[in-house]
Amino acid sequence: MSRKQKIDLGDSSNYEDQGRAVRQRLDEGGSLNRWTGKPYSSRYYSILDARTKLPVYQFKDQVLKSLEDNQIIVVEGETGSGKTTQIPQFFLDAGFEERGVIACTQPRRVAATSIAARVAEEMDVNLGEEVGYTIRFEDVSDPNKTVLKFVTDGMLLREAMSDPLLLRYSVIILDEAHERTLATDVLMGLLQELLPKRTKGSKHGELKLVVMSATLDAKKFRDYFHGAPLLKVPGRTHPVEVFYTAEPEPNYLEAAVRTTIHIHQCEGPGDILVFLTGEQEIEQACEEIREKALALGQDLPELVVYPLYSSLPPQQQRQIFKPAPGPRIPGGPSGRKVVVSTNIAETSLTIDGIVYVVDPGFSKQKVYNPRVRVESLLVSPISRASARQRSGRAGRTRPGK
Ligand SMILES: Nc1ncnc2c1ncn2[C@@H]1O[C@H](COP(=O)(O)OP(=O)(O)OP(=O)(O)O)[C@@H](O)[C@H]1O
Repeated sequence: MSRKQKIDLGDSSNYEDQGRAVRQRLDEGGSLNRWTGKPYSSRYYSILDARTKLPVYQFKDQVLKSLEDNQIIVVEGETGSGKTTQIPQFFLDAGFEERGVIACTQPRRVAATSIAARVAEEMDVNLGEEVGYTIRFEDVSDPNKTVLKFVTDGMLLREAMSDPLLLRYSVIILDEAHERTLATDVLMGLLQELLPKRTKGSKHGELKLVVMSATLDAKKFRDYFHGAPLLKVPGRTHPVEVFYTAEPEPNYLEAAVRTTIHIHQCEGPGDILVFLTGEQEIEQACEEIREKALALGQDLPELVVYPLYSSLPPQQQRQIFKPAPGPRIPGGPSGRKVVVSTNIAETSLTIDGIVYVVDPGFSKQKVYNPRVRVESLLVSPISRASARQRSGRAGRTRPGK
């Protein structure tokens, strides 16, 4: 199959059948990867099976038809529905890359890099070739080869300053728009002005825009873009049970550490993600969890603890994706990984193996005090939408709590 050849998925609305049909056709064609021309790996097929079961897969035709008919669409997808990893690939299946690069923005660096790595794996290509990412100080893409690029919203904004018509691109996907980061909001304003200059039949070709958001805010974006069609993608893949403390905890840091240790002692296998508000708190919690786990002795499986906050260097941030340690003795229970993070792990991230999420319900938020005209970061209770996003970090690759 040539690199540019499209895979025709036919009209069937049953995408599990379609997944099978795609594989069958690929097998008939000698199982050659559309991008590399090499045979697909067995890993590719096992991921393809999981991908076709994601809720968003049933909306593939609808998303493509809608984008073909409109310049702008808004997609409202529940957490874990598969919108970030799958929708950009739908556009590749439909051949949009022939008109220009497809860019998908992410508010956070760690999300841009990890999603690019995942999508490269799903497409069975090397990261930095057909699929790449650009974050501040790090560009892992090839100007001659990359067809799908994950970028932080800030980097795309910078690019828009030197190339105001974003001529390299055929589709811009603004993901996690509900987070309302400054860069995404400014990009939305820029794109609203830019899109009339890049319509169908215009000198530079059409630029399409897809705004993707979690539930709640999607209607606002539709109104902002003058009634662009809104597509709703329901459902997450696996169930997540939610438990609450009987009473509010006077010290949430101490309670989060205690709960983590309790899970380690009493619950079945699976990694733990704990949300706290900032670097100092996170380092303190990591230290306390390590000490307490050590004091429990060698009878329990090994516990490794990783911090995650935005000022950590990217290399250290990526440690959270390392698998949990193996058993202490051959045949014994596997070790467990704990990630203690700020809200940078709240959206977009899939950390394979996370089964338990501990959420005290606080984050640092920018608050403007008009009396003294100063903006400061204050520890404040999170919104219900954030709590939903946090619980959605479990239940992504298996049921969660
Ligand atoms: N690195 C990964 N390892 C294993 N599975 C993954 C990985 N990345 C994604 N997945 C699978 O794909 C599913 C969809 O991920 P995706 O990031 O596309 O969801 P989403 O709809 O954008 O959710 P959110 O808005 O919460 O980020 C996950 O729930 C998980 O099952």
